[in-house]
Parts: sequence; structure tokens; C-alpha cells
Amino acid sequence: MEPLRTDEVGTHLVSRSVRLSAPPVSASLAAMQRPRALWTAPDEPTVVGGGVAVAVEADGPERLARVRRSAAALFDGADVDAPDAARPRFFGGLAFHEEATGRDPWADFPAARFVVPEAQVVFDGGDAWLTVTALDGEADADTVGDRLAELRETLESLDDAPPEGPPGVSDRHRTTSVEAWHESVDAAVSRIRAGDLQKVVLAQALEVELDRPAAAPDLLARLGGTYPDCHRFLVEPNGGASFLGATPERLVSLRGREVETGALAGTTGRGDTDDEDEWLANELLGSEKDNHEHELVAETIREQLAPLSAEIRVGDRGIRKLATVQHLWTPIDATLERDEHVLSLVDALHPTPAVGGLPPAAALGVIRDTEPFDRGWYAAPVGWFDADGDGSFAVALRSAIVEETLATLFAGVGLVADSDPDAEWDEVQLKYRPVLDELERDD
Ligand SMILES: C=C(O[C@@H]1C=C(C(=O)O)C=C[C@H]1O)C(=O)O
Repeated sequence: MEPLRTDEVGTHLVSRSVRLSAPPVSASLAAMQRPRALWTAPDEPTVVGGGVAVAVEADGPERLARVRRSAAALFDGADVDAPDAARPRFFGGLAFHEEATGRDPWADFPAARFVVPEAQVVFDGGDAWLTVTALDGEADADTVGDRLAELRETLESLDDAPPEGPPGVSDRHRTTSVEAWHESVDAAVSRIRAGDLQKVVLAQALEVELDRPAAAPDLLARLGGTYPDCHRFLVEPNGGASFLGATPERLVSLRGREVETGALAGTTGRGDTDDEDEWLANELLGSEKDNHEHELVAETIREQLAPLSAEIRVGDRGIRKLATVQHLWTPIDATLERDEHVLSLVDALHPTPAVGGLPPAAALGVIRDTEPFDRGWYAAPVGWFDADGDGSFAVALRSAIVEETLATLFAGVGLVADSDPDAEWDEVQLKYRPVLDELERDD
């Protein structure tokens, strides 16, 4: 189906839901038609999607406002018969930059794309709900009901199978050599010292040739085992690519007027022993450089939320421990002054200085001029929103785009005046680990 590109959406959604005896999540995802979607976040229902009831795409500086208008027109007058948990949602995300370049491996990823899946399965506690959605020009409540019954039978007969092991890596290629990295970091640090900007996040990409095609549901299931507290996501455009990851960074969630976000910046490794781990955590908590890098993120998020908020609550700075790294983390919550759509908050916050820099325009200029590859949807918002404008978005880090036997991994680091190229290089390698560990075989 051609995505809708105009604001003149003349059709509406027809949606029906049924309760399921909960099928296994990974098998449900594997059973879905492409394009598939997965969203798993701490304290939120897991959602699996498959197929397209409707897709909305947009590019340029107004891309989020345009997506929002098209979605509102589709939800307006929608024929939805679903309990709250099963309500239809748009899933998708954005490119890091406002315009899509069309360069590989991102050729099929527009600057913004959101899809209401034809089939959506929500896992909420012990319950599961299947929702089937179509456009009213293409289906009516009866045909949607027939499809619901058919899919229910398929899902309820799925067996739970352990995920397949890593596909194995036969070759790898870096977009950035050690020498080029040194040059780029030195140049960025000189500009920061000269006062042109305060912080910039530079990234690298790693192309990995696999021994066999990697199945996204298996990769995500294994990532869930190692990174249970992270947001796991899968988005697929038209074509054969899958963009997935297990990210520790929530961009923003909105429920009613309650906002949850946070600052995550400043990184160190994990220790081999408890003592070494604690020592590393204390070094990070006491590091002037990392605290400065972190403070720029926390303060910018607070400033971006201030005009929209009746109250902002900034929690205590602490350590967020993941299997491979630990980060400085500050929880930030807010209560909005008036009703807002989550896409407006995404627009206000992206890119935070955790993935862009400060001031944002200068940092984006350095990123565009320096990085020899296209970030695509890496480090950009991925998530979902509903008819009320509630929703939840993560920053697509610790991620890769996978197609057949090629996976491209992305990782970046925040640079400030006293950043050291070698230490930052090592940090990039650590940030590849979550996805790379699921691709490499131990033998
Ligand atoms: C840019 C990435 O991570 C971001 C940068 C961090 C840092 O520089 O310390 C820490 C967490 C993230 O905000 C990445 O994982 O690719």
C-alpha cells in the first residue's frame, strides 16, 4: 500500500479486538506479516505488530506536525471497538536528521514513518489482546471480524521455542579508521575549546557480514535476556530491512498530562569483580568531565520542557548499570500545563544533547560534516502514539539495521573540551557489544 502523504485523509480506521490466551511473544512476532513491529519497555505492555492498515510518511522540518495531522484525521470518526489496552496505535519513528538521504542501508527508511499495523498483539500482565485494523474503504466490520478470528486461531496455536543462537560473523568493516577518528575527535574538541559549541556526539558504524541471515525475533528475544530493563524495538519499512535494538534511553512518555523522561549521558565499563564495578561507578559519579557532559543534557531537557510544563521534577543523579556499560542517569518527570500530543514533546526534545550536542544547530553541522555514513534512524526517536496523543518513545541506540546477511551497527559518544580520542574509541566499541554479542558465535 502507498503511504498516505497528504493531510487530506478521506478514510478512517475500522478496528476490532479480541482477548487471547497469551501466545509466546517471540513466536507471535515471527508469525506476523512484514512489516513487523515490536515495542517492549519497562512498566509498559509489550506490543507486537504486523502488516499495514495504514502508513503515514513525511519529511522536512514539519514532518512530525504532518504525521500528527494525518493520524488525527484517520482517528477522527474511527470505528473502534476495543478496551483501552487493545486500542490501535501508530508505531514508527524518524530519521535522526530532518531529511532522509536515501543512502544505503537506509534507502527504504523515510524521514518519518508511522504505521497502524493490520494486526496488533498487546501483552498486558497475563492477558493478551489481538486487534485487527483496516481502512474503511478497504474493509468493513465483518471482514475485519473474519480476519480477527483467523489470526486468533494462528496465534493461539503457536508453540514456544527457544530463540536460535547467533548467526556468526564472517567479516567486518568499520566506516571510520582509528586515524580518521583521532582527526575527527581532535577537530571537534578544538572547536569546543574555541567556544564554537559546548558538546557534540560523534558516532561510527560497523558493517558486519553474517554467516546466515539473522532473524529479528530471535535477536530481540536474546537481547531481552541480557538487557531486560532496556526498551527493545523493531521497525520495518517497505522492503527487506529490519531496524532493531535494546536501548537504555527513554526519550519521553506521555500519559494524560504526565511526562516521564530523563538524562542519560556519561559512560564507563563494567568491572570484572563487584569491587572493580563499584570503583568504576564511583569514578564516573565523581568525574568532572562526565558530570559536565551529563549536566548539559539534563539542563537542556529541563529547558525544553519548561514552556510546556506546570511542574518539572528532577530526581537525583545516579548510576544506570547495564550488562556491558554503566551510565550517569537523572530521572526527569513533568506535569504539563495543558494537553499536548506526545509528538510535540518528541519534536521539542529531539535531538537531546545526549545524541546531538549543544547548541543543537552547531552540533548537527559538525555531525553532518564529520560522519562519513548516514545515521538514518540511529539515535532518533522510535515508539508509538494513540488517538489521545499519549505515547512512548525511546532513543534508538544500541541498534542495528539488518538485511539478509548484512548488519550495520551504530554507536556514538559525547565529546566535550577534555575528551580523549582513545578513551572515546573504546567507549564506541563497548556500545556495539549489545547487538554484536548476539551476532557473533562463541566458537
Ligand atoms: C550515542 C550513544 O549513547 C549516548 C551517549 C552516551 C555518552 O556519551 O556517555 C551515553 C548514553 C547515550 O546517551 C550510543 O549508544 O550510541
